[in-house]
Amino acid sequence: MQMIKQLVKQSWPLMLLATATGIISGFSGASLVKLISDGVTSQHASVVMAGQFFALCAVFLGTKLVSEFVLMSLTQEAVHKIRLDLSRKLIATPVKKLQQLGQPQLLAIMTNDIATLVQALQMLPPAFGNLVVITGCLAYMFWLSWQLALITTVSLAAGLVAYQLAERAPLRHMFGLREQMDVLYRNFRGLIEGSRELQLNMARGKQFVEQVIAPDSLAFKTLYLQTMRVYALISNLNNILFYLLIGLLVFVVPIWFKINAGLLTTFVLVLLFLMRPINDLLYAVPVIRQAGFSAAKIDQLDGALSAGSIDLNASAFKSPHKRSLVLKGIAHHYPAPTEDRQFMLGPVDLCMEEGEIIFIVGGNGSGKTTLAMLILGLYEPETGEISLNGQTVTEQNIVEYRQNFSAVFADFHLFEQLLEVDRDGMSERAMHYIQQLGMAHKVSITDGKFSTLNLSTGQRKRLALVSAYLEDRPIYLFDEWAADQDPVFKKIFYTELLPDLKRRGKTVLVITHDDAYFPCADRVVKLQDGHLHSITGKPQGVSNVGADTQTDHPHAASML
Ligand SMILES: Nc1ncnc2c1ncn2[C@@H]1O[C@H](COP(=O)(O)OP(=O)(O)OP(=O)(O)O)[C@@H](O)[C@H]1O
Repeated sequence: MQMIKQLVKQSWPLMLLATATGIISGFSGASLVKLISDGVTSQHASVVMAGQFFALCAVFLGTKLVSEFVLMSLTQEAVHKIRLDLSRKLIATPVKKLQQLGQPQLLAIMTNDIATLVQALQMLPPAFGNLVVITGCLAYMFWLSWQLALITTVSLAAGLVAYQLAERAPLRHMFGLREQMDVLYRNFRGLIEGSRELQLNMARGKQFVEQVIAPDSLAFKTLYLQTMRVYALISNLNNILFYLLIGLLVFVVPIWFKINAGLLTTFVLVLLFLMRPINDLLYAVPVIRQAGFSAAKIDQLDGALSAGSIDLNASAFKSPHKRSLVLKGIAHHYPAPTEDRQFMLGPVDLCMEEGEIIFIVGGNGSGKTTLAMLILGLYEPETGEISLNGQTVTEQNIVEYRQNFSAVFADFHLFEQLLEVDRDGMSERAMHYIQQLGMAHKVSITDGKFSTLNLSTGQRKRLALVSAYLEDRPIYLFDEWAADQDPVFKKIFYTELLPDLKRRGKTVLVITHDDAYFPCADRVVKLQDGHLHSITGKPQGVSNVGADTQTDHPHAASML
């Protein structure tokens, strides 16, 4: 895996330390076996031997621990780096691309695959230690008797080749297992997100569990058993191979050669000692294989995501003149091969100025949100261009361009943490806005976080508005913000918040269906089937707007 290779390259002194201590521990393990067999076979075990034995135990323990600790921190560092790297890349990847990759797949990789990789990486240090012990023991065996050691090595090698051949079939299933995991994640997402609907209609819930989840889960189980049964079988056959090898050495080989009984005992002792490290290694193989597929998925995602830096050129798009945001002939379509007619937005021409409030209106599916995504720079137009303060938006400056906006989407996400809480009394300002939006009895700011997010949708949307306000960006976009608000806050939003933003020179785009408040806009832009059909200027009589709603809110006159 690319990132792990890179880490090994960067941390080679530590790798060297881990390898050296691993090798020492392996040889001290093998020497322990030698000492034990010497002690067992010699008539007079000496005090020196006892001293050597305890000293070797200490060296074995110490070096094994150092080797495993170092490898453990290296592998965990690798995982930590992968997590951060993927997270950084995720926020730098175009939203469209993320939508194509799909939320369940992204979640499966960020959680399941990384966890599988962690599990395998945790096995690597002991696996490496075992490998060294096995090598040390084999070297000791060659030192004792090259003939017996050769028989042992050839038998072990034959076992290894047989293992690899037998492993081919389950290895093929392993790939299917990983793919099936994506299907399960998609189902679980439906189950969790649709839990209310499923509970209301138990027939549908039963159908979802029995006819969607059950067959997919069963397919996973069948494939898993097919795969792991073969692994269990070949691991146990390899175990038996060990006993067969011992039987060969004890009962068959002495028929051909004359072997010293002490030598044979030592060999058998070493072989019995080797059983555990070899078994552990075999047990680690399927986990490491699974991790191979997970690593491939992580690599695949890593390749699909954009390399991105979070450092921005703060001066980009700054201009001493009045702000202007211009859309010139921008168009966008969604590839939807299954639909009768593809939706096409545009070409759209629109010019927005500093201190201007523009309402974007239109029926469901007319393209309002799509247009908003284009304006925000979250979708890239297929044709036409966008310019801000006379500077054209390009692939190179689109990240800086986005930093001019603050948005509350219709399906907004409310972050618990506030940004830069300690800057310029941010916390106090946040509390001020919370109070003004009638939320002070419910929420406070603790340790730079909202004290609770367990609120109604409308209340959480008010907090999302507080976050947007604190960002203090030049251009604001609200997608159906007022839709979940009661009449009092609806009125405050249109008649006080928006004018306040306007006064502060912000450009404000509001996607809305509230025709009673259309007069609050400087311009109303109407979208119909992806086309801008009518643009109206500010109607007269703005001051009477929202007269249908009585405001008794105590702060209504002193908003923000
Ligand atoms: N991710 C997508 N993939 C394919 N088609 C999409 C996608 N998102 C939206 N569409 C299509 O684009 C059209 C415009 O959608 P959009 O969300 O922009 O409409 P809208 O005016 O915001 O609607 P609403 O008022 O219901 O929110 C719709 O016909 C929809 O089918």
